[in-house]
Amino acid sequence: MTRAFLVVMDSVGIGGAPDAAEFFNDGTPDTGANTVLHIAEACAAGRAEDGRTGPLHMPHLDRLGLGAAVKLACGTPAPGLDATPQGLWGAATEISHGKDTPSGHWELSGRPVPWEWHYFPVTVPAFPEAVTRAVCDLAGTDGILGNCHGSGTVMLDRFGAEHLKTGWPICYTSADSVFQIAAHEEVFGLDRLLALCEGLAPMLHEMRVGRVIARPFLGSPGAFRRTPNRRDYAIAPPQPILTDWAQAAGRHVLAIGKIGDILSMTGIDEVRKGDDATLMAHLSDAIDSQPEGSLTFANFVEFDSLWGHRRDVSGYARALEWFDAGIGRLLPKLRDGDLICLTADHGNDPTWIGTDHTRERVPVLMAGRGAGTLGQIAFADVAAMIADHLGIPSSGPGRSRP
Ligand SMILES: O=P(O)(O)O[C@H]1O[C@H](CO)[C@@H](O)[C@H]1O
Ligand SMILES: [Mn+2]
Ligand SMILES: [Mn+2]
Repeated sequence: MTRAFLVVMDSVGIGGAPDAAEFFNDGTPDTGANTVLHIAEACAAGRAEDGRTGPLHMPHLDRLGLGAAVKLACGTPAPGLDATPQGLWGAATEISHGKDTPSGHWELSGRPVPWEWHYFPVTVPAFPEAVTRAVCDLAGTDGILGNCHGSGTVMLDRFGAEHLKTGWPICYTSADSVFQIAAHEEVFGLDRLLALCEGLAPMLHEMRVGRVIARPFLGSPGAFRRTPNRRDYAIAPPQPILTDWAQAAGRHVLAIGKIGDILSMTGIDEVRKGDDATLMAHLSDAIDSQPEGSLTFANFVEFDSLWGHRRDVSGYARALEWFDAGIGRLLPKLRDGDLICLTADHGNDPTWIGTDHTRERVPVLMAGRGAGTLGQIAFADVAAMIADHLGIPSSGPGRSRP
């Protein structure tokens, strides 16, 4: 028997997406966006010196093939990432018409998104009257705040104080198919916010809006901070996907981080959550204790939520270096027959204009399946390869290789 660990580094893209011109940040196409390359270039040029220093240091992922994958994806070598790969490595291209987390994860799980997402217009108000009314009815308020596109932390700066006065929920969206509601955990109430989002989700899913996201926060004006109690209410993915295949074959499926939310708990037996440091401990424990034949599917979100959307290059570089060191400690613990696959769901280039995700290819780095290159592959091939490794039947467009 064998085990598989599929680890998504949220937003760690490597550029080169052939359809990047069809995706935008503040009206500018994503052509040329490249999360890892641009961070590595900034580090090498001394432009990412906050809390860290020098060239981007990711020896473990680079040895698996990260630098080689960047070069394959976009044609440009990333400074500091020049190791000769010892893992099985490639660059994956997404076909779903979305550069968000569900699109990426579903396609990595074997199913490209089979429908067009609904996006809200870049207008004020951004939301149709019926949606605003539904929020007011569910929340018991006379109105909502925001009703526009925005970045979460900026939304708190703009509307947090008014929220404390009026009690009205702060509603906003982004370039993704999302409806986000920020509310103060103590003043508005966490349970009330979660009930509001859960109650609203069916209406928005009906409209093909991918997710309703609860964004609770604490603190007072000038010092608001978001809490880890974020909750995503996502449309159920097209099925069956990798987790269904594993469950149907009687395998234990462990979700680490927000995978359970992203997949609407499809095919998942057990969930472990926390901040990324806690998730690294969960992943370590999973390597120590998950049963033979099991699938562990993890998402590390802080690259994206703390640094990518905030366009913080030093912060993103620190997160990459922290993650690399953590994975470096886990790799020696893998047993014979274990496969670990490190990949990503989209890009979020912190050097780019705007605050939204960027359309990019992603790295696929594997240990436990020999050495060599996978070349250019599809997102869905990741699921097919994991299924192949676990020895379980798969379906959908993905193809196992080599
Ligand atoms: O700016 P914040 O609130 O972090 O929101 C971001 O998080 C959403 C979901 O990941 C994205 O669509 C983007 O809008
Ligand atoms: Mn994501
Ligand atoms: Mn994001």
